Amino acid sequence: MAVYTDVSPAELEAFLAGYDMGTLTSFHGIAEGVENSNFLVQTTTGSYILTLYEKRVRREDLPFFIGLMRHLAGRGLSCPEPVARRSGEVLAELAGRPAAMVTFLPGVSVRRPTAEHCAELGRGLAQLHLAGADFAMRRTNNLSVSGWRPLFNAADGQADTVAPGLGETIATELAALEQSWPKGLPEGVIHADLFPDNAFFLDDKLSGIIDFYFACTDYLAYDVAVCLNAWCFEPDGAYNITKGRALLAGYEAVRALSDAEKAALPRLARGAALRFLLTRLVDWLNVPEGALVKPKDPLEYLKKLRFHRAVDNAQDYGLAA
Ligand SMILES: Nc1ncnc2c1ncn2[C@@H]1O[C@H](COP(=O)(O)OP(=O)(O)OP(=O)(O)O)[C@@H](O)[C@H]1O
Ligand SMILES: N[C@@H](CCO)C(=O)O
Repeated sequence: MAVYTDVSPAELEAFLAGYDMGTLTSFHGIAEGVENSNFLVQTTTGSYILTLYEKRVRREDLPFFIGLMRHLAGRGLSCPEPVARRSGEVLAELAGRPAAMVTFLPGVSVRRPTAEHCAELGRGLAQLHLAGADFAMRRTNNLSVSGWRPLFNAADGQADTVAPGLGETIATELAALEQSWPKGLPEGVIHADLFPDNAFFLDDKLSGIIDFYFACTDYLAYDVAVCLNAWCFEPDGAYNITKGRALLAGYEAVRALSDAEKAALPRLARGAALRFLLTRLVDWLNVPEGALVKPKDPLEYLKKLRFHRAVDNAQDYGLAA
């Protein structure tokens, strides 16, 4: 349940008086999501999402996230658009938290994506990359290769309590990727967490992309690798090459991958699998007492990592030769 901070109707009405968005008709907390507190707010002018930024989002990163959503929406990408207050500011404070209002996007996320959804997603991801090309701000990806060892250290030798031998597997993989992480690939704005719960569809067409709070500047092909991991595996752990082919063809219909990006894809996919394995492992080992949020399974990403270790050619993901 992602409402960590309560907001009273009176507080919200006073907050909304700073905007040109009519008067409050209803609001309620949104259960999905784990990072921030989100509310669906309805006013006489329409529907909006109010986000209160909780502690995992660093305050100094907020101008990047807000600026990026505004930039991408301005380039025609369907993503939440921050709404400015009468003062011109987008960030404000509510209930002791930094807060912003963004536009509501219609659509639903899909739990079991089909190849058609994967093709749509691939196109949308490439459009995001092109729309972000002239965004002036930068944000280092603190969850890329140099951030993985600190995460592993934070698991503090407890990996084997989750699965026997897991600590050794991660140590070996981490050392290998630190040695061989690709260099010099095309970079730009990446979403970095474009999982099925962050993409909306209407009539099986991609209608919106949300949750830009891991977005950063990194290799564009790394974002493709994150999506192959998140969209193209079946619940039993098998890679679905039909979905992979659809996602990659969708992406390349909008932005062609360079030879260097294609060659790097297996290694980027290993890195992406390790990144989610590590963050999930740390969360798994640190579930707060009484928490209502169910941690995500780290071992799902161990299986994916094993799959990628056996791949040495991007064609094995379904990339057109
Ligand atoms: N602009 C939007 N339009 C419509 N619904 C939205 C919008 N933004 C967020 N939501 C709803 O709120 C939920 C949580 O949003 P979001 O994923 O951004 O939260 P989070 O706490 O940052 O989550 P996560 O755990 O995925 O990092 C979404 O699943 C969606 O239902
Ligand atoms: N998408 C992440 C959760 C944080 O956004 C995961 O599945 O591990």
